[in-house]
Amino acid sequence: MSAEKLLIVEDDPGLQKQLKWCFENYEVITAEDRESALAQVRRHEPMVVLQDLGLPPDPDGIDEGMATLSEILSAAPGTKVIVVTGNGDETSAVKAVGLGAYDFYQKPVDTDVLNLIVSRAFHVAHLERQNRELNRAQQSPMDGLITGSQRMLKVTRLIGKVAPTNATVLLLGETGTGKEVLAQALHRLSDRANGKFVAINCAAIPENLLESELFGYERGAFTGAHKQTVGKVELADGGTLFLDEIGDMPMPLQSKMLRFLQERVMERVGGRKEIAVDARVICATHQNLTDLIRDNGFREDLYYRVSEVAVEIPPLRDRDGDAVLLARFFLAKAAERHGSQVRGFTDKALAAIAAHTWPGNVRQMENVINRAVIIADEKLLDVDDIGLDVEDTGLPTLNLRQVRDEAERRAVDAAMSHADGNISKAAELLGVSRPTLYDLMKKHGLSGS
Ligand SMILES: Nc1ncnc2c1ncn2[C@@H]1O[C@H](COP(=O)(O)OP(=O)(O)OP(=O)(O)O)[C@@H](O)[C@H]1O
Repeated sequence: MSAEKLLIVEDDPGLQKQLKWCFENYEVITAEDRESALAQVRRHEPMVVLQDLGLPPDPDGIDEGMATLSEILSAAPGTKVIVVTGNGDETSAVKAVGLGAYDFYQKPVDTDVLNLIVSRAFHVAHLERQNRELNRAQQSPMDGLITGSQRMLKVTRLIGKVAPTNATVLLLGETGTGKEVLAQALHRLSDRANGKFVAINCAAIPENLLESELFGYERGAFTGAHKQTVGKVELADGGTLFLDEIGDMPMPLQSKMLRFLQERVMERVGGRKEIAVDARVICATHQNLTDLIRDNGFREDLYYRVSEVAVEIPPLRDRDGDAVLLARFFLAKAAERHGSQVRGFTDKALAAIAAHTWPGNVRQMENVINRAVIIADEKLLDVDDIGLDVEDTGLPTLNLRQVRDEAERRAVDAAMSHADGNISKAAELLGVSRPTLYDLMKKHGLSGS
């Protein structure tokens, strides 16, 4: 597996070699002066840097070393830089820490101690990164919904808008895209939040049982109906009824549901009394209801009733940056749940996650990462652990322009989400002017709202 990257900035070739041996558990990158150090930081983005303070052209002073430290930290502020100073030179060490160095170490080198400091620095860097990711996730407009993609944020804004109304909402999206998560969010954001959220999956219940599950039954309504039983619709009184996979509802039941939606009354199976129920209805399906209507599998009038507001949920592969964001989120969650030492992904694994098409969407991702965390032997999950083949991802077939274009689109999308749609802020984050950002958004078909 590819290991964590450690950059060693040291101008003495002998010491550089010795340090390289001492850190063979890491992927060691080396540099011998300020310029090469910065080039390596930009290229490899190491989490930890071990840097000599005496660098050419000032190998006996500290000025060049301090300048290198400052520039590394301004290029990559999250980097943990450990400075190595001459024996007894505590003043310089303290000055370096004041400038933002993570820690210092005095020569001569004791490889065991240095290994310990470096390993602790990686640990802290990982924790900080995880923390940043989770903070970002928690800023998500809806609890339990992790996203940074513009398309999903648009969906969440729409959900926020329709939540306080009583409109019947139809959530459309592939399996595992988070339809139920969004339905729950809609309920929580509505005036019915104190009422119940009652979910029923129309595809999971045998046709002959679905009616009594939904509407309940009176005693003696059918063989085995020993006592009066309340159905899901009645249970949702004062709250929200979530009808998942509405496309799988049998035709006769569709008529009964239509009546309920029109008149807000229902009868239990075997009952004659009309019961008024005040439930807000949210439906979801992965099917194309228009096709079903054409094939006489779904009532057109019911379709119009349930789709007062229809919300299309994009599949995971169309949510820029979300695959990696979710993978890190599920890794942290699974590691905590299973008390695992796993703390991140290799670069290759992240590239494979980003490029995979995830046909089972977020649910598939959660399962894959959970399983990988359970079986992993190393601290970083690699492509083999997550069972994704880099060859399958399409990565090698991309040409450089495509890769650059894709990276540019992701950066613009990420900056826009980070800036909450504020163009000036996003332009500043990207280091471009507002007109340039407008051009980039136009080029990549990203909208500013
Ligand atoms: N954006 C998200 N952030 C975090 N977890 C999510 C997100 N979207 C979905 N999940 C999780 O993924 C799993 C599947 O989500 P959910 O059940 O809402 O999908 P669904 O579209 O209703 O699936 P289906 O069509 O199969 O019923 C759940 O465990 C859910 O908590």
